[in-house]
Amino acid sequence: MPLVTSKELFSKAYDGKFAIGAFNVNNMEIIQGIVDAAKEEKAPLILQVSAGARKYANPIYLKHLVQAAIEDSGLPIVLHLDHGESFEICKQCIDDGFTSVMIDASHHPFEENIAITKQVVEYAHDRGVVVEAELGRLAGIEDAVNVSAADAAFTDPQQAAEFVEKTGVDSLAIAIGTSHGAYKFKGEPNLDFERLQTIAGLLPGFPLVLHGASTVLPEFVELCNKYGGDIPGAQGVPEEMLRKAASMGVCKINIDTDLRLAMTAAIRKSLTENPNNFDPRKYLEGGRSAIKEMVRHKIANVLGCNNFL
Ligand SMILES: O=C(CO)COP(=O)(O)O
Ligand SMILES: O=C[C@H](O)COP(=O)(O)O
Ligand SMILES: [Zn+2]
Ligand SMILES: [Zn+2]
Repeated sequence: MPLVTSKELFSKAYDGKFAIGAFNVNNMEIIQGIVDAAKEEKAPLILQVSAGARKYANPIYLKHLVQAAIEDSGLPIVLHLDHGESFEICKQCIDDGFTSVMIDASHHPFEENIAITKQVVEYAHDRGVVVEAELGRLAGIEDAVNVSAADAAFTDPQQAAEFVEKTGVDSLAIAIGTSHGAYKFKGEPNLDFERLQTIAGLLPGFPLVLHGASTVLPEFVELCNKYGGDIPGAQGVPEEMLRKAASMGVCKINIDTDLRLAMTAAIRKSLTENPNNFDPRKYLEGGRSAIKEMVRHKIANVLGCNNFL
């Protein structure tokens, strides 16, 4: 099974009212935990690489780790660039064998976002690669961009329809109240489902993408805090809201923070409980297993892309 694009996956997800999980990858244990989970749940995967991940792990290592995951698992896997900030980085990834890229020009004015996205779409489509773009701004921290709550702006539905038509993009990330990181809501969690419904209504059959969609699972926050961590007040998107979004045209759900929390909680616990251990394999193994169980739960109970193959 080679790398695949998300075209067919999204069309099945759209019709079946479920979502494909897009998980951020940064090292071998994270990739293995996610892929082992998908293998057991018979689920397709989008493995996505941010600029930060490329800087941390070296792009060539990540690419070959994902190739190894495909060879080992036989799963349909999309290798996706997350939040590509320029045509140049998208081009680099396309030339390097990625099957999907995100151009995130959402911080530019509307017409400029269209022009940059269009340029990426033309280059990508000529090479059989699909493109995700973003319209509207999420609050929170993305790579080099820290968007304050005041600068965040929800996606305008009419603009979304115009954007898709003018760019020919394959999927679109929208802002309806989610944000990156572990602190998504101050009070009660709340997403603008009315806006989502309007956008989906104007773009029938078109796959939408939800960024900042981690649930910030309380069990992991509690474990982190119990074993020496200090992350009070963390809160994510409730699972019920993700299920609802998946039934309304959201075909790709992005998860990074939940991976980070699961791994950190397990490692903190292992190091605290085994003060004599200095073999990294012992605590990394715990981190990998925690990721695997968390991702299995997401796939089977939240995203609904299990038993897909
Ligand atoms: O959107 C994301 C990656 O692009 C990740 O979102 P979270 O921070 O909610 O996991
Ligand atoms: O969108 C943000 C992702 O969680 C990636 O985060 P990162 O830039 O720290 O790798
Ligand atoms: Zn963005
Ligand atoms: Zn994102």
